[in-house]
Amino acid sequence: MADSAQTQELVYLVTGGCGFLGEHVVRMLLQREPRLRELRIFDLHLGPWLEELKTGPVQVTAIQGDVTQAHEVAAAVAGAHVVIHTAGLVDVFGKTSPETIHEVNVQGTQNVIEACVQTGTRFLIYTSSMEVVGPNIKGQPFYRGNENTPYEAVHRHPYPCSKALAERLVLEANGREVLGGLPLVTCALRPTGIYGEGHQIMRDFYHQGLRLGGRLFRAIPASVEHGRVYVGNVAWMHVLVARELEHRAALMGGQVYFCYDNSPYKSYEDFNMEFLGPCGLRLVGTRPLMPYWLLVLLAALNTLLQWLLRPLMLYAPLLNPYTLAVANTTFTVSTDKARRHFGYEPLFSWEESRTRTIRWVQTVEGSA
Ligand SMILES: NC(=O)C1=CN([C@@H]2O[C@H](COP(=O)(O)OP(=O)(O)OC[C@H]3O[C@@H](n4cnc5c(N)ncnc54)[C@H](O)[C@@H]3O)[C@@H](O)[C@H]2O)C=CC1
Ligand SMILES: C[C@H](CCCC(C)(C)O)[C@H]1CC[C@H]2[C@@H]3[C@H](O)CC4=CC(=O)CC[C@]4(C)[C@H]3CC[C@]12C
Repeated sequence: MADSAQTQELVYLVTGGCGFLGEHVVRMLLQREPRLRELRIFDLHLGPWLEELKTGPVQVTAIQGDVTQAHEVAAAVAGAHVVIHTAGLVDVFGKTSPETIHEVNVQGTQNVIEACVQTGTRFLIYTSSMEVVGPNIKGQPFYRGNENTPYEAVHRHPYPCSKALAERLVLEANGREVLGGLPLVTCALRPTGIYGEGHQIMRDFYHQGLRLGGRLFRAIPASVEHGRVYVGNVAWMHVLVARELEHRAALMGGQVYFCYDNSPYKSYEDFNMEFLGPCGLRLVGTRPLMPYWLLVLLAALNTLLQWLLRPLMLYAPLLNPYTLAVANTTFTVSTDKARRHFGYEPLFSWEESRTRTIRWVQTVEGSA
């Protein structure tokens, strides 16, 4: 990468570049990586917004492709200096089969690694997830933990299983020889629950609240804290890692970093109200309105209904045993590893992240 850096001729590839996080990474790269010559955006579904990016000084190449197809991935990776692999199937609601989740998240990641090795790309950043650590199936809390905090990471659900396997593949690939004889340098970023402009679940909660006459009903105790991070800061961390990976390969190669910022520790529902409140919604109840056992029962019932209705329709509500367990288990991180290793500081303050997200929810309202 050294030659290219001197002539400001870097080629980046972002897989999943049209997703919620991917779009922010793409826009952040265009704003904050002056050495960029070409930005390739690889996604199963290309967004119309890509067109507006094509008029700028950086060559923006949109590639419609599937990470499960090794030849498509190799063609997109060839000649890239850095790959940011955010593409993935984020499904904790049972919309897709476990096999498909594995194929996209694990086999897709293996294809990206092999493409780097075969074509000589040296720097690979993988978007992992806090779910690789937990919450685990025992519902044990992870309170203000960091990358070294001991925790029994035991998963059964296809999504965290796939992210954990893929992350391991990426970390184990660090140091592999790529075409040309140099070593591959990899690292993995583990965001907690991401929020911000484009967040589908926030949109769902907002619409649910509107349907219920401007109210949402508390289901989870306010004392259960959930780690959240603003999408702009997650994107910024990806951009910084990509920039620093070459110069700090010995320190950063093969490492994992939680993605964090100054967003407050709150329950999932109270945190969402930071945005939905100013948009006119109210969270009813200082304590959960339903006993927990009833929620467990409803979640189990939803699983049964999903299975029974599968031949007729897709029934995939927000509440299922897995989402209930995640929402009901404290999982918060407190770490400075990213600051120590590559100088990360959040680009957006909590106030700015909040304002931007509220403004976005208001536009969702306008279009609803
Ligand atoms: N949303 C969240 O709270 C968190 C997300 N993550 C991770 O961040 C990454 C991005 O997630 P989001 O932006 O939230 O999801 P998203 O669903 O908005 O974006 C994923 C993108 O990957 C693309 N994609 C899916 N299958 C593909 C395939 N076979 N080939 C090519 N592209 C494909 C989709 O079209 C989509 O544009 C994922 O890897 C996810 O596991 C990690 C932690 C939290
Ligand atoms: C949908 C859940 C909230 C509904 C709970 C109910 C029905 C009782 O009101 C969400 C609670 C926590 C979310 C997950 C968490 O933020 C961590 C994640 C990380 C990822 O990598 C992917 C997404 C997710 C699993 C996220 C999904 C929605 C929740 C389970």
